[in-house]
Amino acid sequence: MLHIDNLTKYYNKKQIFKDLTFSVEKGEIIGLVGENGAGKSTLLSILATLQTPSAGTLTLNDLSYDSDWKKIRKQIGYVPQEIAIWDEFTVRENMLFFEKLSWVKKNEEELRQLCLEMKLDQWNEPAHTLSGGMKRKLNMAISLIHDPTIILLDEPTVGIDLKSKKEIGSYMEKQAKTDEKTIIYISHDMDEIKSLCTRIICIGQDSFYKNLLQNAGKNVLVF
Ligand SMILES: Nc1ncnc2c1ncn2[C@@H]1O[C@H](COP(=O)(O)OP(=O)(O)OP(=O)(O)O)[C@@H](O)[C@H]1O
Repeated sequence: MLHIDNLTKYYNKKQIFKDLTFSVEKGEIIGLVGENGAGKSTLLSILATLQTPSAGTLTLNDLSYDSDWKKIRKQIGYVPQEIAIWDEFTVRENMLFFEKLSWVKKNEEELRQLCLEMKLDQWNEPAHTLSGGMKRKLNMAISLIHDPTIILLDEPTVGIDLKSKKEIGSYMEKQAKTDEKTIIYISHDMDEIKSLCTRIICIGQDSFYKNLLQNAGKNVLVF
């Protein structure tokens, strides 16, 4: 489904990563781990078509990132670390606003169900009154309005309580298992990574994460 071949990224002359080669199949949950500054967010934003690599090729469902990026973008749901919602709008108004920008149309009930599946039920509450965890859920729900086939999440569960973490985790599992979505997500929470991921990609020089996860019997690709 997603093929990454010899992907290399430099910022100016600084090499961030080199020759990443791996493939990801439908329905997989891939964890992206590594020390701070290893290049995880950079990789995710390249996969989201928001940055270009310095070398290497990428294809999604046989579409090339070089020539078909507009079509590829329609298949991608990207949730950056920063929460991007309208604070003064209610959850409902946020969902209706972003639905207007979406190429897949959904009615109000479908949008509400999307939030409820994530256990976000404050439909008529202004976003600024939501907890950090609920804001993250809203951020995620917005990025899924257009029914992406691949979901890229940059630390979706950072700084939120265990209950919300579990709810987001269950939602991700459902998306992968039932709806055959592919999920690639960054986390520093190794318990969560161990329990959710089918495979793990570890980037950076530090072997701490690699050893920890391999000792736990996980399938780890190291770059
Ligand atoms: N736009 C940019 N221009 C120059 N250097 C950048 C840019 N964005 C990121 N970097 C550098 O690239 C390296 C990788 O950054 P990145 O944010 O991808 O790492 P990360 O693994 O996601 O880190 P963290 O775990 O801290 O979020 C860092 O050294 C960072 O300073």
